[in-house]
Amino acid sequence: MGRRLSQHFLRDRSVAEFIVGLVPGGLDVIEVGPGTGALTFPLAEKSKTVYAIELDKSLAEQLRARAPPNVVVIWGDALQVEWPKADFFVSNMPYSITSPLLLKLARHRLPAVVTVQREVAERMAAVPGTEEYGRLTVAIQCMYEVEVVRVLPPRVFSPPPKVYSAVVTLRPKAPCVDDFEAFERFTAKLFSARRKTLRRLKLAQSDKRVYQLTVEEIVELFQSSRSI
Ligand SMILES: C[S@@+](CC[C@H](N)C(=O)[O-])C[C@H]1O[C@@H](n2cnc3c(N)ncnc32)[C@H](O)[C@@H]1O
Repeated sequence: MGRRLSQHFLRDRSVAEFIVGLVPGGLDVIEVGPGTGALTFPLAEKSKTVYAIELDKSLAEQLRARAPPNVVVIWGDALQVEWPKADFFVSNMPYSITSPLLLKLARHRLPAVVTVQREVAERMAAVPGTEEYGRLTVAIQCMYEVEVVRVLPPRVFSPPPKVYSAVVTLRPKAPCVDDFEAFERFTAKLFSARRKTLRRLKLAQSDKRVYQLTVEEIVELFQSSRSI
């Protein structure tokens, strides 16, 4: 159960304060996976409303009983439930669902502060031509300016996860395409052949390989694939 739900609770108050300090005050905020409320309580103090989406029923009930009135606890799977209208997104993400959760976040294009495995943070911020650069990078960088602001050692969580984590800020920018979902399908297919050249894939007369393409070059390929 603990593994599937990725339950690692923040036990270092100064880290919670650091993360919540990155969230502007007075907003409606979605928090995914509030757990025992390490972020929820300080967030509630500075926010208009916190919509806390928690899958673990008993944690959701305990939080509902203890939280101040501006916290709305939603018991459910953050991938399945419709997100309430909000201005900002915060999550110490359940690591078992990081990628689909980040993709759902990108579709909403909410400004965000997320804690993810360090390796995922590296993929989000990656540059073309590296091992880390891939479908997730392109989806996130299509929508956001990405900044890895702090690396967290396992000991700040209880129980400690096996990996280091990182706090990442996501600032929305003009989307790189109009139809993000079609773009996502295109990049998923493209990166399934990440080491192939464009010539080999019959996409262009170029020996550049998929993982070497910038986001702008991928957008150009996407647009020309749609105009055929
Ligand atoms: C890494 S813990 C973070 C807990 C808390 N925010 C903290 O920092 O101490 C992840 C939380 O997400 C919850 N969770 C796991 N899968 C979820 C899902 N699909 N939807 C919503 N919450 C989920 C877990 O029950 C757990 O409370």
